[in-house]
Amino acid sequence: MSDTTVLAASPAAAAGPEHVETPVAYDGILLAGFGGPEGQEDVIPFLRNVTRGRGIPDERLEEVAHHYRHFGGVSPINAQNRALKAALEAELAARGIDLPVYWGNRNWAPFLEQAVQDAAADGRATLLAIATSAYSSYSSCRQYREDLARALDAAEREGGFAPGTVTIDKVRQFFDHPGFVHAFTEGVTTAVRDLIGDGVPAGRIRVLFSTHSIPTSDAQRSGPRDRDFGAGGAYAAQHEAVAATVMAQVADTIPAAAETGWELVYQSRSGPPTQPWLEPDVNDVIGELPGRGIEAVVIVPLGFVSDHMEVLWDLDTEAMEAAEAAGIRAVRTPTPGVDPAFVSGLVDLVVERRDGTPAAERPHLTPLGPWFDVCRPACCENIRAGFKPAVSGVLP
Ligand SMILES: CC1=C(CCC(=O)O)c2cc3nc(cc4[nH]c(cc5[nH]c(cc1n2)c(C)c5CCC(=O)O)c(CCC(=O)O)c4C)C(CCC(=O)O)=C3C
Ligand SMILES: [Fe+2]
Repeated sequence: MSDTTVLAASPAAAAGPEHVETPVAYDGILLAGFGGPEGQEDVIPFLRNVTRGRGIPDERLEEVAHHYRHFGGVSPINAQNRALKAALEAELAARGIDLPVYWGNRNWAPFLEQAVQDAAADGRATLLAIATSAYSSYSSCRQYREDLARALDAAEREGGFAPGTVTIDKVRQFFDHPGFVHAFTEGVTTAVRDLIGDGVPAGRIRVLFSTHSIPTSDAQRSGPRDRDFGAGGAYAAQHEAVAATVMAQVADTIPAAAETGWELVYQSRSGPPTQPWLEPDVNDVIGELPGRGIEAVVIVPLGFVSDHMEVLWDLDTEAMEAAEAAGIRAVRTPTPGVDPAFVSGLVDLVVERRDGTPAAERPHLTPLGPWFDVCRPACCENIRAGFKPAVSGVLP
């Protein structure tokens, strides 16, 4: 399948360089998750899928398997996506919107391939995808679009659907949508209020907004190529902008929080030590906080949609241990999960895309938004992975 056929199959294929696409009568929603193992025997096959195409030996995969092994080989992520699917269905029904939700994952069962085939078999062929990933980068945007293209290709080959009969678009990156940001602001507000109530001065609290580290080469290529977002690309710029918004909202409710300092930190680094990834690491920063006079740290999982393994292990286990070793109090705030504001925000994103709502009317909390409906040429490209077909993009 060539890139041209995939893109031509999309209702958005005629897109110009505008932010907003023309209305499309979608007949189904495709919830695209990361996927996670559901038992010890799933762990290595799951990790082979995550690292597919990179030829990493099983012995090396076993080294990164330890946090899954620790939790019985089960990631909570699939249960969280089942709950999100049910919450979306309830919200759609409450609003009288007749769109079934199909759920599939990039890396583990139920797979996106099956979800696309199920939708097509039900006669739902004009699909709008929602990925459980809010920001721009190869791993958080383009890789979902590539895996959706692969699923579409499989549906055509295995399900016998003629090319072009099934199409997939994707809602815009929602990092600064109020529905996504809501749970973070609530969490930081509660944490800061409680700490101040316990006698910790606002100026001795530090808020660490944590997100997944990525190779700096991916970060520099995140977002559209023709705009300059600074050293960390659109990925870092989006996180910085959302974090600043959250802190401003917190200070609106708790004026003393204007004295509370914050910064963006990174977690879950992998890859060879020779390859530069975004820094600083959350645990390194926590270790330095006592020396800066900090008594309590608020850890905000800003890069994540639910309390999956990257949150349970890297933050609730490792970062909490780092805080204990540093002798400071630590609170980890909630992810959006099935927060009603998040769920209704996702439905709002579906409706605005279906209706072609003008950009000026689209909710967004940072000057970077509202993000593009359709990715620009070369958006979030990955020079390590090379070129792969992707849905919901425009050709150069
Ligand atoms: C930006 C980003 C997000 C956020 C966006 C989003 O949410 O999609 C994210 C989410 C997640 N990452 C996850 C798990 C893993 N990520 C890995 C590896 C990698 N992630 C990367 C980036 C990201 N990852 C990168 C650049 C790599 C290096 C390998 C490569 O170059 O591609 C590996 C391989 C082992 C290792 O290398 O550590 C695993 C097992 C899980 C599932 C958790 C669960 O099971 O509950 C989730 C939600
Ligand atoms: Fe990851």
